[in-house]
Amino acid sequence: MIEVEGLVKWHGPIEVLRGVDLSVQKGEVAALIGPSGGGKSTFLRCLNGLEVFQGGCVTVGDLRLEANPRPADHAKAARLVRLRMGMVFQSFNLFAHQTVLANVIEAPVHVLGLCRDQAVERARALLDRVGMLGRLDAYPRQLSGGQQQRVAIARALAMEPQVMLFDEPTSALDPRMTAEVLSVMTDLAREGQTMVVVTHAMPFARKVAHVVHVFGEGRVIESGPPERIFDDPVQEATRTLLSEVAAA
Ligand SMILES: Nc1ncnc2c1ncn2[C@@H]1O[C@H](COP(=O)(O)OP(=O)(O)OP(=O)(O)O)[C@@H](O)[C@H]1O
Repeated sequence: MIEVEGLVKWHGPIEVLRGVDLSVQKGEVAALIGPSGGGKSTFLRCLNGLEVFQGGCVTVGDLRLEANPRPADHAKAARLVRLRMGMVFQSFNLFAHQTVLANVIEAPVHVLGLCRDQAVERARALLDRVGMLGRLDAYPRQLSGGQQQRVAIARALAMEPQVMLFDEPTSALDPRMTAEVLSVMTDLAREGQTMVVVTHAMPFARKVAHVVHVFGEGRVIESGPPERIFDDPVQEATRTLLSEVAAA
């Protein structure tokens, strides 16, 4: 479903991604782990065209993002890719001046052209699924971080994406709210949603991911099923990462 070949990304003078190859199959949950600054978030942003890159390519089904695109070509390709990918950020990014319901129906109405009634029906079903049906008229500032993140997940799902990207969705949350959000994500994974998750939540990666990719210094240094990565890592850098996480 997603094929990334030789992805190279520079931020000014820093080569943040140094030739990343990675593929994600339909229905797969891929966890991206690694030390801070290893390039995981940048990688995710290249996948859905939020960042342009200088080498390699990203293929999503029959769509392709190329290196060094002309701005107009990139805008067109990224718009199409983003229709297939929902993204959930660490900082929720809800529209502050809109209610929960308005947040979730915004894109289906204005981007997909759904009529309001259809969009509301879809939004209610999704908000029910994430346990937020009782807060349709609340504004983001009236919600906890965990509640906001669950609304953000419903908002992304409302576009019926083929792939969901999560960029450290629980790192701004306390343990109770983290558990609420991870439970929603676990249900999604069990329902067969294709997901790429940047996370520091190792128990979640171990329990839910099908494949774990370990990032380090702009490369994927090791990939494999969670049991292998967590119990028998091949790379010294992976062992160091896991022992640092365990000690934290
Ligand atoms: N917009 C930007 N401009 C300049 N440098 C950037 C930008 N975004 C990221 N970087 C740099 O790119 C490198 C990789 O950052 P990135 O956020 O992708 O890493 P990460 O693995 O997701 O880290 P973390 O786990 O801390 O979020 C870092 O050195 C960071 O400072």
